[in-house]
Parts: sequence; structure tokens; C-alpha cells
Amino acid sequence: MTKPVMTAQDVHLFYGKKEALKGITMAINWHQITAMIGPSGCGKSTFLRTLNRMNDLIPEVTITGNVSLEGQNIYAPSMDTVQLRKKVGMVFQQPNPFPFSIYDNVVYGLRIAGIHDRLKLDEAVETSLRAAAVWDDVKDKLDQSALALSGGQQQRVCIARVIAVHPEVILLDEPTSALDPISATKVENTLLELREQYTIVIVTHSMHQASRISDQTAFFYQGELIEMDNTKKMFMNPADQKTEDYISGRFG
Ligand SMILES: Nc1ncnc2c1ncn2[C@@H]1O[C@H](COP(=O)(O)OP(=O)(O)OP(=O)(O)O)[C@@H](O)[C@H]1O
Repeated sequence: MTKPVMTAQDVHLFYGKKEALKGITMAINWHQITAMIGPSGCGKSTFLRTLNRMNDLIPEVTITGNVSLEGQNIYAPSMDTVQLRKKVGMVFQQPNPFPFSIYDNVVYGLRIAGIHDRLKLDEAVETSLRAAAVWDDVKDKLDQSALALSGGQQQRVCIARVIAVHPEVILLDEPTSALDPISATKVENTLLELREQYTIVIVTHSMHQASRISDQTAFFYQGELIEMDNTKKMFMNPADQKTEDYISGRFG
């Protein structure tokens, strides 16, 4: 049975005077992959960032409405954003490993949380890298720089870094668009495996990717959520003409 882990209700977001999100209401289901699609500039990344308050870091942003994680309003003044971003982790378009060893990348968040026990860290490194399906690639060179890995391996190490702090939700903003097709497929396969344990939200420009890996798809257009549905249903029988035009490649 599906149940929402996160909900957004009537979320409006302004960059200065420009309204980039025009009243988004959405439920993100537990242990599903939710894909967000839509033409460039329609607000996908902006909405993704509202889910872990990354927009707070951008000056002149105003947000109204409600976003909750397991029933808790994440915009409540009492919300600790560091804790929130651990629970709702993020992976970006460009792999962004720190200029440290692979090992130190993965345990970064744990060390910040005060965990220094070598056995615990070793265990977390192996578990997280295995979950991110990159253990076999890197197990013999954990002390080497993460920057020396291929783009796809770096991206999976970044996913491992997020997993290491046990998030509930993983947000990914076009995580494969900077990768070659083989690396992209590996990352997609990793996400399919991670769905067993995590709730995943992914922004993608690839219809193929959305239809291959996601359970539900949300179509954004000009700051509005036009429709959201079971992915198979939406791709086979979209309710709105704009969705149909976009997924059939008539614009975008
Ligand atoms: N930091 C910012 N300051 C001002 N305006 C912004 C900022 N970030 C995004 N915008 C504007 O908000 C709108 C939505 O942008 P957003 O990046 O969320 O769209 P997107 O659908 O993710 O686009 P893309 O697919 O090209 O990444 C666009 O008009 C964009 O120019």
C-alpha cells in the first residue's frame, strides 16, 4: 500500500517578484520513485529544493504554503535544517565529491555527527557503497581521491555519501544528465535498487528515464503542476493535452 512520506500543499515560491511556483500540491509516496518532468524553466528544480529547504540559501526567496515530512511542517521555525537535510538528502546534476579520499567522502556526514569509531565508519562505508552499487568498483582504492573516479562512479559515491546518514528521502536533480549512457544506466539501476529502502524524487529531462524507473510522474509547466499520476498511466493516457504534447516531444 502506498502512503505519503512528504506532502506539499499550495506551495508558492517567488524569486523577488517572479513567481516560480504557483500553488503546488503533491504527495510523495513511501518507497516509490517520483519523477518530475517538464520543459526548461518550469520550476522542477525549484520545487525539488523546497523539499529540503535548499531554497533558503538563495537570497530574496519567499515561500508560502506547507511542506511536511511525516506530518511535520518542515518550514516550522523549530525545524533544524541540518537535521532536515540529513533526512531529505540531495544529489546534484554534476557529481560533486569533496576533494578527499573515497572513504572520507562517504563518512563525511557521520564524522560531522560525531561518529569517529573506526569500525562503525568502516561498516558504514561498505554498506553505503554497496547500496549505491559502486563497492566493487572502489573497494580496493578507498584511500584514493574520489576525484580520480569516472563521472558515473563519482555520482554513485555521492549517492553513497547521502545514504551513509540514513535519509528517508533522496532528492536527485538530473543526476545522470552529465554522464555517458552506460554510467547513466548504472545510476538508474542503483536507484531502482534503492527504492526498496528509500523514497526517491528525481528531476529528469529524459522521458525514457522517467518511464523506465519511476512509479509516479509529475508534469510541471510554467510553475504549475499540470498533472501527476501513475507513470505507466500518464505516459499511455495523459489527462491533459499539454502533458501529451510534452511527452510526445511536441515542445520542450
Ligand atoms: N536563483 C534564482 N534566482 C532567480 N530566478 C531563478 C533562480 N532559480 C531559478 N529561477 C527561475 O525560476 C524559474 C524556474 O527555474 P527552475 O530551475 O526551477 O526550472 P527547471 O524546470 O528546473 O528548469 P531546468 O530544466 O532548465 O533545470 C525559471 O524561470 C528560472 O529562471
